[in-house]
Amino acid sequence: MTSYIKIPSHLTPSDPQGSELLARERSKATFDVNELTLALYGSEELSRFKKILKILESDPILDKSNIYYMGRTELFKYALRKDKRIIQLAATHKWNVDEFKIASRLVDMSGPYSIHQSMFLPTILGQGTEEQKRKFLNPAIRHEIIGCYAQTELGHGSNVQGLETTSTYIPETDEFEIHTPHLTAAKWWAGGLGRTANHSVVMARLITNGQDKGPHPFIVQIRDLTTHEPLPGITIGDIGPKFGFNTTDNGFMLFDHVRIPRFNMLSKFSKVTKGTGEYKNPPNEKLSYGTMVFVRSVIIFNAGLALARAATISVRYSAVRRQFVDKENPMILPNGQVVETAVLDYTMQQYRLFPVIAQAYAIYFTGEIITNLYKQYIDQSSRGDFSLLADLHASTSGLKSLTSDIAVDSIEDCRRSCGGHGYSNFSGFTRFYQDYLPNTTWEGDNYILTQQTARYIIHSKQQSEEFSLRSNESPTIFYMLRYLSNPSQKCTVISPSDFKNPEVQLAIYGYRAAYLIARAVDQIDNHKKSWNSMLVEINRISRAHCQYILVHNFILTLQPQTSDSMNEKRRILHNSPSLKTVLTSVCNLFALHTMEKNLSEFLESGYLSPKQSEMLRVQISESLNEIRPNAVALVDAFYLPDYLLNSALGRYDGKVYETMIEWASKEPLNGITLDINPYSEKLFRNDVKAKI
Ligand SMILES: CC/C=C\C/C=C\C/C=C\C/C=C\C/C=C\C/C=C\C=C\C(=O)SCCNC(=O)CCNC(=O)[C@H](O)C(C)(C)COP(=O)(O)OP(=O)(O)OC[C@H]1O[C@@H](n2cnc3c(N)ncnc32)[C@H](O)[C@@H]1OP(=O)(O)O
Ligand SMILES: Cc1cc2nc3c(=O)[nH]c(=O)nc-3n(C[C@H](O)[C@H](O)[C@H](O)COP(=O)(O)OP(=O)(O)OC[C@H]3O[C@@H](n4cnc5c(N)ncnc54)[C@H](O)[C@@H]3O)c2cc1C
Repeated sequence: MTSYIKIPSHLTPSDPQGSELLARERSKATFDVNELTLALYGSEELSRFKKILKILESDPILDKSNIYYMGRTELFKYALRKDKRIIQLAATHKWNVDEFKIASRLVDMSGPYSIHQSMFLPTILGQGTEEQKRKFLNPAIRHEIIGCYAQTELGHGSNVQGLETTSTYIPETDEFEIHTPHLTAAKWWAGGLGRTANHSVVMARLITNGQDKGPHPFIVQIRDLTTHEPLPGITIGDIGPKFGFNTTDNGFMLFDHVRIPRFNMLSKFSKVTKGTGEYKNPPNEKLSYGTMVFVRSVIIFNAGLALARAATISVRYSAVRRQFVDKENPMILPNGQVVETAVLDYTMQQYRLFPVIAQAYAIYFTGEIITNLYKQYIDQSSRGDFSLLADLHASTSGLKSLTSDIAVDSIEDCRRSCGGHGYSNFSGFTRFYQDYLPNTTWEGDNYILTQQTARYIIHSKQQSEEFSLRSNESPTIFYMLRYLSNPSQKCTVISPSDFKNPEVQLAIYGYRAAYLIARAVDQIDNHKKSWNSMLVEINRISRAHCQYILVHNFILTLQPQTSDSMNEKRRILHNSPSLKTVLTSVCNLFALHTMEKNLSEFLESGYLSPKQSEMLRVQISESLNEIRPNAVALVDAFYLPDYLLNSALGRYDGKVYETMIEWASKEPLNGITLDINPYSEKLFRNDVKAKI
């Protein structure tokens, strides 16, 4: 890339250099970073990751050095080019789905084909018959057709039952007629629809024999495969600039009585019979919402990765960044020189950043567990057993909401922890934050989703006689029985270190959740409170329940398991006392810091006393001290390469200042000759200064 300013090459940052500071941090670690990386990824995934990274880093089309200077149209073209390139590389190197996902994650830019891969393919896979898969899935996998997922409309997104687009069965021709009856029925937001897709999953109300059967998925070809023009009766466009996610062409679409064959209704679960139009009910009414359950489970896992990324940038930068000399405890170099203190040594910075490391690990482990639960559900449902669906829907809804909220808040906290440089695009936070942000809205607004979780739990409590039976089918709510059966118990903590006991932590979280649930049920059942009047409480219930799950899963991950049930990753962890020790500190910090952030609810439940809450704060400070020597190593273990981070602040080698000035010298604004005479008619001369 072109530099427009020549930077004097003899200047280096004042000592100590960033690389030296990070090396000192790394030498303090009490555990083997490579071992922890292996325990997170497993050897097979790690070696695939390294192999793919090497290919991407050296590919000129996937070079990221210019992207901070691009505007929307240029960025979109770049995104299309890189999407095409990944597909070509996948073919050349014969990548499977997992390898393709690794490459997409590393290239890290939503693009015109993103929703094809994340929603169009999974919808056909999950909702199509074998015949439909042959017709649509195979060409879609080969990218001969490109699809999008058009569910949301201008007037409705959350209320799926309120969608207005219709798909009416016409027995005479054995077709469906897709139609937009009102402006509010215009499809809106679908990623890839604006300029790219030639097919779409369209969620439309199925009308047959005059009866409205509610929203169902249909495959509709929307553009000509040769001219790429919208097909007759279909109006399509890009919805315009957005807060972020501008590398994807989110679109709108209107249908004017568009006919499609009956075959195009995705019919794995419900069908319309040829000629008679008879409707065959699905085994569970919500199976057509299956793609949302899948994507929510992915969002949970991705929240852990987003937190790991934010923590990596801010922790590394805070180890390099120095401000003021801490007079009581100065930073002294091996040569005896007193230097300014690394901002990572300020306890306030630790209190802001170390919990983010802990959140990343906590959510990563729950992400893995939810991914496995989803696989288990898919396995059971292929044999006609849908018993896990209600629990899976409840837990993915609440966890998607909680984890993406945590990630959004923490990314911004991490950005601010980088001071002024955090505001520069070179921090690596700007597009990352903007593109992450819609995770709190898409696939279900985070506040609305908590109602799904709370409703499931409240129903379970209301049916408490059969609750113990149902809890067998509901692996995520069995804990409540224990606390509901003994509501007057008190927390046993008598000294700060008692808070490190996992049993104590689970009891505190369990009582608080059970208390909130019991109180809400009392309000609804005995005081006839309306659902709407209870929405704030309902949100609290879902969060309390999901925080319990996160703590529970982290503790479970660290507990010894029978070797049969242990996979390679867990075996590495359990065979290494140093890994277990450091992750136990991380787990404690997650449990205790989350408790402190929600202290009023724990106190209100009566289970925790004000005296104990003081001890809690003492123990949190102790946990921060435990983590301090390992902070950089804990983020290094996430193994997020510079190629992904694209951050001057979070570089592995600590060369923050050298990179900041080098990247600034490439700002094209520095290459424009300006006429700053206010009386001159000429504003800019387009000639560019001599290139260096
Ligand atoms: C082959 C693969 C190759 C590569 C893969 C590559 C990448 C990986 C994949 C993913 C990447 C990850 C992230 C990014 C990807 C995509 C994001 C980008 C774009 C975003 C797209 C979108 O946003 S699409 C639109 C999404 N829209 C929504 O989420 C709408 C939200 N609203 C709803 O879901 C529902 O309407 C509601 C849940 C809010 C309310 O439901 P409703 O039916 O209207 O009414 P209720 O009366 O409340 O519910 C009735 C009962 O049904 C139960 N229920 C509801 N929903 C479900 C469900 N989904 N599953 C099961 N059960 C459900 C509900 O609990 C009620 O049950 P009762 O027992 O109480 O009756
Ligand atoms: C970047 C991006 C990409 C997207 N991609 C796609 C895509 O590819 N395909 C697609 O189909 N959709 C897509 N969407 C749409 C997305 O799924 C919806 O915007 C989302 O589900 C929220 O629905 P809504 O916009 O109708 O919000 P609304 O429901 O209108 O929410 C507005 C406010 O009302 C509140 N609210 C609404 N109902 C209730 C209630 N019952 N109780 C309490 N509060 C309530 C909400 O909490 C929120 O604060 C995308 C959205 C974005 C931002």
